[in-house]
Amino acid sequence: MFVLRQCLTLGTKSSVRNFAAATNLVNVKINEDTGVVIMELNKPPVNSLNYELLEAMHRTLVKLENERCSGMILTSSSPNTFSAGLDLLEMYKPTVDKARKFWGMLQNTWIKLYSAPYPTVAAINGHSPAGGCLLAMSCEYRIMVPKKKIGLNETQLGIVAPQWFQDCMKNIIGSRQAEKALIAGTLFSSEEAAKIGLIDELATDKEDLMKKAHDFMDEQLGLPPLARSTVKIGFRKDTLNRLINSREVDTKYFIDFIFQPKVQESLEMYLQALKKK
Ligand SMILES: CCCC/C=C/CC(=O)SCCNC(=O)CCNC(=O)[C@H](O)C(C)(C)COP(=O)(O)OP(=O)(O)OC[C@H]1O[C@@H](n2cnc3c(N)ncnc32)[C@H](O)[C@@H]1OP(=O)(O)O
Repeated sequence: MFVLRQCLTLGTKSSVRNFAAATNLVNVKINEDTGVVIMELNKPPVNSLNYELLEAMHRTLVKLENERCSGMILTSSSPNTFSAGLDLLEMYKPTVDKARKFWGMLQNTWIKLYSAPYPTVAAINGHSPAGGCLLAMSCEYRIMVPKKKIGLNETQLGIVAPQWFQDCMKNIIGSRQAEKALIAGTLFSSEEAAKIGLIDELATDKEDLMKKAHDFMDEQLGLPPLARSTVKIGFRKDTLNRLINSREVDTKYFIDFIFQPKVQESLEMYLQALKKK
């Protein structure tokens, strides 16, 4: 039974409620017995990652780390989509300041999630393209419901997945598979993703998804936490440091890239196509 934990925060029971109400963009529930948190993205209809959602996630991740949460399951409240990736409206005709702020918050959120010392599982309850796939890949373990799509499809939109997105994929499915998938901008079905190891397990439905996520978490909680997190960070540090040491360059690349007229045209066409669906 999940309840809001009084000692997290997250602070007292009422401050947990305030925290949730202040943003409403992520629901945070904690199991008082195990300290495992379920973080549910809650920005209907498709959890597109705008500045506000990223900021809410980042704030939550900082608190979870400070309060020594024992594990985190990342999922979404949407019936069909885990996350539609970056909010295209953040990249379409922004001001430079807005684009810079947005990208900085994406970097912050990814760094916190990728380096979380506690075990992390993505319970992928729906489609997970582009930035949605990045979130899933940043967790340690991925379980997905059937017949949905996941992948880094940026190329198909006329944009390029940043190096750190690419690194995450390479770390999971290997260089050759990642190169092919990234060049083509492949969106894999859940079943294909399981075959190539982009996801670790297929679930039959949402209930089975959460059961499997808890099973993985239970296994992890049986391991000595310091040894566990030291090995995790050892594996991830090169990928993390590559971004941490070049954040400004990465931001400049993003801004220079999206302000190109051709890129703005592609984004406009893509947004129109999504609206016409
Ligand atoms: C150097 C540059 C690096 C840039 C890196 C970028 C990484 C990214 O993450 S780019 C974003 C890529 N995302 C996508 O390609 C996904 C686009 N969305 C979809 O394919 C579908 O929406 C879906 C499969 C996720 C869900 O399909 P469903 O049929 O359930 O919903 P829709 O009717 O398509 O959408 C509902 C609603 O939401 C709007 N929307 C969808 N995705 C986005 C998005 N990423 N950003 C902003 N808005 C989005 C869509 O237009 C609909 O809006 P309306 O209800 O107003 O029509």
